[in-house]
Formats: sequence, C-alpha cells, structure tokens
Amino acid sequence: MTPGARVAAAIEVLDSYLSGTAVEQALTGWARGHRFAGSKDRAAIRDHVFDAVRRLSSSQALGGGTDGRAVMIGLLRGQGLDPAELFSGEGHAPSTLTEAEAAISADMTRAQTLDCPQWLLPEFDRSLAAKTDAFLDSLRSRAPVFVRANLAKCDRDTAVSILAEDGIETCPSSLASTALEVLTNPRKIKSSRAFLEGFVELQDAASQAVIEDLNIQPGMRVLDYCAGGGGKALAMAALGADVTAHDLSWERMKDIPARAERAGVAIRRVRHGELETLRGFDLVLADAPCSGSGSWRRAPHGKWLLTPDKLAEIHTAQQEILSSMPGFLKPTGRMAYATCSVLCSENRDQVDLFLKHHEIFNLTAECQFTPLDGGDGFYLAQLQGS
Ligand SMILES: C[S@@+](CC[C@H](N)C(=O)[O-])C[C@H]1O[C@@H](n2cnc3c(N)ncnc32)[C@H](O)[C@@H]1O
Repeated sequence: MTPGARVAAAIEVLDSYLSGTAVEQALTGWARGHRFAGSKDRAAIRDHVFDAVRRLSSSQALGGGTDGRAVMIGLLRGQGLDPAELFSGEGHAPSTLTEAEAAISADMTRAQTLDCPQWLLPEFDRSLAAKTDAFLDSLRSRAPVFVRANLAKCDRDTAVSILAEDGIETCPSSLASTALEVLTNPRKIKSSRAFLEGFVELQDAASQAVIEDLNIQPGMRVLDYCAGGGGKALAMAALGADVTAHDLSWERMKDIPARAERAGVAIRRVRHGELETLRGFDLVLADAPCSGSGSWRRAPHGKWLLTPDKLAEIHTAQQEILSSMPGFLKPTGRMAYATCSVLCSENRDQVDLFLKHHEIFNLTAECQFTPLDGGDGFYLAQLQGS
C-alpha cells in the first residue's frame, strides 16, 4: 500500500471508531475486509489511528470537521506535515483537499490544544498544578515500550543480551532496577526467546517502580487484591513473595497460571467468595480500577470514554476496595493502594477519606509518577496501622 492508501484506510477505521465502534474492533474489522494488507501496512494504519485518537480534539479543530477525513487532515497538520502531499487523489489515496479544507485555520481552546476533555481540565489542574500542560502534552505522543527482567530467572544484563540475540535492543531505565526500555523491534518481543522462555515480561517502567517501592522481601505473604492479568503479582513473586492473587473477575486472572509457569514462579489464585477465609497477610496491594489517566498515551480512547458519571462510579469502587483491605492484614501488616491515574480524586482524596474513617492507620509513604518521568502515570500510597 502507498502512504496515501494507508491514510485512506486510517480514515475508514476512524469513521468506524467515531460512529461508536471500539478502536481495536474497528481496526480488526478493517483488516478482515482487506486481507491483501500486509503486516507493515496494518502497523502503519494502526499508528495513524492511535495517533489520531491521542490528538482527537486538536485534529478535529485543525481539520475543520469531526469525521475521519477531517481528523486525518488535522492530524497531519498538527504533526507539521502538508496534508496535500498524501491527499493526492492518486491510486487509493484520499481525494485532493477542497478549497475549504485547504483554507482552515483553527483558533483552539486550551483543552483542544492539549487534547483533553474540557470537563476534566480543572481536575488535572488541581492534581498536577504547574505540570498539567506538560503532562497532557506528553499524552499526545506514543508511549515507550518497557520490559521487566525476571529476577526469578536472570539479572537485567543477561536479559539485555538474550533480547539482543533476537535483534531487540534495550537500555536500562532509571525508573526501576528491573526495567529495560525497548529501543528497536518492540513488535518482536512476544515472539522472542527472552519472552517465550520467561526471561522478560512486558511491563511499564512505572509499574515496576511501584513494586520496587514496596520493598518486597522473600517469603513475605502478599495479597494482590486486584490482580487482573497478574502483572504486579508476577513481579512480586519474582522477588520471592508468597503471592495470593484475587480479582472481582475470575476471568481476568485466566492468564496468570501460564504466565507464572513461563516466569518460573508460583501464584495462588482465589475466587472472590473464598477470600473471606484468608487473613493475616504481611502486605495487601490494591492496584485499583481507575480512570487510567496515567496510561492514556497507551490507551488513548480511555480519555474520550470517561464521563463524570463513570468517574463517580470508579470513586465508589475505590472507596469500597480501600475499606475492605484492613480485614486481610496481620496486625502489623501494610496496605498499598495504587492506581495508574494522576487524578487527586482517585488518589490522595481516596486515601484521606480512608484515613478519616480508619484512625489507627497512618500514611507511611506516597509517590506519584507521571509520563514526564518516562513511564506511565502511577500513584502509590502505603498505609500501616499504629
Ligand atoms: C488496574 S486493574 C489490575 C491490573 C493488575 N494489577 C496488573 O498489574 O496487571 C484493576 C483490576 O481490579 C479488578 N477489580 C475491580 N473491582 C474490584 C473489586 N471490587 N475487588 C477486586 N478487584 C476488583 C478489575 O477486574 C481489574 O482486573
């Protein structure tokens, strides 16, 4: 496919997305109907689409409309390119720009310039103060890819060498002692020997930093209360913790056994109803459901899907999770509350509310990562009873 034909394909996918189809589903639907497209074409189309979703409001303003064609015109303009070069009308490229399309000059609001839903801007300002604009701007670009060296099988230098055998160049990240930033061939990771034999796992560097901050010791009994696919459970098990994984949804934990086997670690899974029988953990971690605002570089559709009502539901779930954690701790145990969000309303406000109703607990440590540190945005608060 020519570069112009790839843009035309991205316009089709964006039209489907903008009419309500989930972005992954819109991409898969297009690929099914165009089996001639090779993997490089599909990757290029995917990149256009995700770039456009990251920059949706500025692209719509710069393209002078709300459909896929306007978004792609605006995206190219926002990237400093001349859309007329790809909108050539030749072959399968999109038709040439109309006079009106060529003449658009946009006067954007701050929210449009930063590609932030207008209603969320005050909460970002409250949460990040002077860093808000730089943070929101960082969400407009692709996220780097990181892997975690699995200390249960190798050290970080060995992981670098094994990845290099498959042409995957990496460099150490300063965010965590296990983290490697992938510099070349990120799409090859899942088929590399390093991944298939469990020497590395895909995991964001800030996620790894959160685990490092927990100071896990071998033999520590840890409950991963919101384990999901097990990213953090695996990282803690690799440090020698005795990990029990729990999630409201059993289905979400279905990959944990295979991932644990590949990593050479053991993780026990418990169903929601069985948890009441388990007590006395040294550490209970809740990597709570959240808006995902810290990872919107990676999952940019999240920012356009969030509504005030959905955020309110998330707050309620976070409060309930925090309140149920103390029941699983041993008397001197520690609670760790984490989100991949940078919003105060999901982080410190939740912790303050918990502390107000649980006076014997103290906040012993707190940290907030943002994409300006290199990885995703992540919040961690640690609490201990007195
Ligand atoms: C941010 S994800 C966890 C990601 C995971 N810790 C990882 O590192 O891969 C949040 C998880 O919380 C789960 N969850 C939502 N509400 C819950 C609740 N009330 N109790 C326990 N888990 C819950 C969701 O099903 C989801 O899997």
